[in-house]
Amino acid sequence: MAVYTDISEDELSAFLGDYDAGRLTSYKGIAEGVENSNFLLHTTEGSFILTLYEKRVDPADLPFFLGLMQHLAKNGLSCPLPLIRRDGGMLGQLAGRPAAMVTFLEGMWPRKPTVVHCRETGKAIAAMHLAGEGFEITRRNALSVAGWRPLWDKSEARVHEIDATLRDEIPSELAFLEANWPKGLPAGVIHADAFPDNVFFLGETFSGLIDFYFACNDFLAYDVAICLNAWCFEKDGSFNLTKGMALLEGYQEVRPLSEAEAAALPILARGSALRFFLTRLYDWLETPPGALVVKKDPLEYLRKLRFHAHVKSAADYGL
Ligand SMILES: Nc1ncnc2c1ncn2[C@@H]1O[C@H](COP(=O)(O)OP(=O)(O)OP(=O)(O)O)[C@@H](O)[C@H]1O
Ligand SMILES: N[C@@H](CCO)C(=O)O
Repeated sequence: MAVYTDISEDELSAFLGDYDAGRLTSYKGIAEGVENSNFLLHTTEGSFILTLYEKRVDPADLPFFLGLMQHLAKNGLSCPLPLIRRDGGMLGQLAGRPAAMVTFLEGMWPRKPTVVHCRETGKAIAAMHLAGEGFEITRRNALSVAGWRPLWDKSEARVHEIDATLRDEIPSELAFLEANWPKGLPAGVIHADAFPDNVFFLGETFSGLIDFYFACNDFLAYDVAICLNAWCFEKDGSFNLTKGMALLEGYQEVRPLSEAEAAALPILARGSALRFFLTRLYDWLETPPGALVVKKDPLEYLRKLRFHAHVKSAADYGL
């Protein structure tokens, strides 16, 4: 579920009064998502998404996230556009939480990603990288290589609940990645969480990117590596080379990778697999039994990590 904070019709109507977005006709909570409370609103002017930012989002980051969506939309990327309030800002308060409204995006995320979805996602991520140029606010990636060891330290004592051999394997992965992490690759604003549930399509036609709440400044090729992990493995754990090829071709149609970026893909993909393993492991161990959120399987990312550790070059991903 992702409605942590309930709102009343009266509160919501008062909140809407701060916008030029019409009068409320109906609203409902959206069950999907785990980070924030989201509501779908219908007003006399159209449909909107209202997000109440919950405790995992640092309010200091909100100008970056909202400003980024505005910058990307202005530069032609299809993504939610934050609505401007009568006071000129994008952020308000509702039920004691920071809150913002964005435009509603038509489409659905693909439950069974196809080769075409992978190609379109490659193109969309490259388009986002280009559209992000010139965005003036920056946000460090707290979940890049320097952030992984502290995350591991929080879970290490209980990792045997999942697999006791990880006590040795993960520290040696961390040491390898810390010693070999690339330097000086082309950098910019990345999405950092472009999983299938954050990429909308109408059929197989890309309709928009959502959920920029992990976006940050980092190597552009790291975003490509995240997508290879999120889009190109099958349920049985095998890497689908045709999907990898399509995703990379789609990306390069819009923004060609440099030789250095291509050479770094295996280590970036390995690091990205460790990143999602570690956040999922933390959530797995910390989420109380009976909580309504669906926990994501850390072992899926452990298998991906092991796959990347044996990759020789980006040709193994279809480049
Ligand atoms: N602009 C939008 N247009 C249409 N639907 C949206 C929009 N923004 C969010 N949604 C819907 O709300 C759901 C949850 O949104 P989102 O993924 O941003 O939630 P979250 O809790 O912040 O994220 P996470 O995926 O990290 O748990 C989406 O799956 C989608 O159905
Ligand atoms: N996409 C992340 C969750 C954070 O949005 C994962 O699958 O682990």
